[in-house]
Amino acid sequence: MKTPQHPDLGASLEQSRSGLRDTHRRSLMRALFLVTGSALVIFGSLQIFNGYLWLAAGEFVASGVLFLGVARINRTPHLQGWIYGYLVTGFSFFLLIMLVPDASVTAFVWVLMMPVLAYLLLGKKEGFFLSVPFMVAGCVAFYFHLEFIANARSMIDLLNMVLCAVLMLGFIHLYETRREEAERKLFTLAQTDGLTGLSNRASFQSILGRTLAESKRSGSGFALVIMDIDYFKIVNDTMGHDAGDQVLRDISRRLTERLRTTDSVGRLGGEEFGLILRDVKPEDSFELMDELRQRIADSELCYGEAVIRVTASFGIAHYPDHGTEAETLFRTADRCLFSCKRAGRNMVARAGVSAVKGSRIADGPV
Ligand SMILES: Nc1nc2c(ncn2[C@@H]2O[C@H](COP(=O)(O)OP(=O)(O)OP(=O)(O)O)[C@@H](O)[C@H]2O)c(=O)[nH]1
Repeated sequence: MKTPQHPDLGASLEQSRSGLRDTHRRSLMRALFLVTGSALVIFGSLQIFNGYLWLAAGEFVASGVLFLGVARINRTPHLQGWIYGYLVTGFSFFLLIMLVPDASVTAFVWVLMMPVLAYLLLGKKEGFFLSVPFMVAGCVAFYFHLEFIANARSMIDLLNMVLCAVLMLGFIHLYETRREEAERKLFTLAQTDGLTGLSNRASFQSILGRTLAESKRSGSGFALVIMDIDYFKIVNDTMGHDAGDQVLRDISRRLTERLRTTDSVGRLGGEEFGLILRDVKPEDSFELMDELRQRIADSELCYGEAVIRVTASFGIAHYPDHGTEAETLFRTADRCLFSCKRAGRNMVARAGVSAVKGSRIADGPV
């Protein structure tokens, strides 16, 4: 069975794998630029009093760049570049202040902040590979700061530092792993119809939006089909809701079985389904849907002792022949479907062509 892809889900998961979403990463970067830029002005001024003029100059220059970042980060197309630039420079700077001969012991707390920032801004994989080397370097710098391990006290200090760093990395790694899993589940739930496993209406509409944009760029056509099971209410009323649900699942399976992996299927609601057939000629889509109609009409679903048979009607609209916007295509396909229902059901109708039921021809919409 070929299951049509859900590009929406894929795009969202890509985002969820790189830490926070783009909008949140931009907000976080802006806040970080503001806080670190302001802090560097204060630190730079204090370094002048300490006599480290070169360090003060570096801090003032860095704060200038950070304030520039505040103004640009919301619009830049190079967000990842800014993030790497900020983290690599920031982490290198932390290392530098740890290596200053009479560095304050508080400078080393930044080692613990490294995985938090890297994981939030880059996600699990890139965050791990960026933060670990800097954390190791920070711990080594701390070892030298303690002037090697001269006594039990410095051994305790070093162990405290290493243990905290390892635990911090472990916790944030675990947290990010769980967050990614939870977000993946949430996306699947938000985009999938729970009964059939197909894309739900909202997800189908966004797939249609993307298909339209792609087709406008490439000049290729596609077909939008709306399919509705005939007299479905009777199945529910005579066999029960559970039997109705089974019919819906069975029809969904038949739809996805017959279509190509590049095509998309969604449940639009109730007993109505939407199909997007990519790179297909109008006459081919008509034939394909008529074959599908026949398959459904010929199939039998065993429900306990009973055998359920249903038929379905199909309305087809083509891009660009019958519309270049989603709304127009939906409306046209819907009108075709309605003409099938009016003409007796178990039919396929394409805009401008008659509805067909086996050998019987009924009037289709224009
Ligand atoms: N079992 C089940 N039934 C559903 C579900 N969603 C909607 N329905 C039922 O689908 C039926 C749709 O009935 P109608 O809109 O009258 O359509 P129909 O009986 O198929 O008639 P036509 O479309 O005109 O051929 C209603 O009985 C709904 O309760 C569902 O998820 N499961």
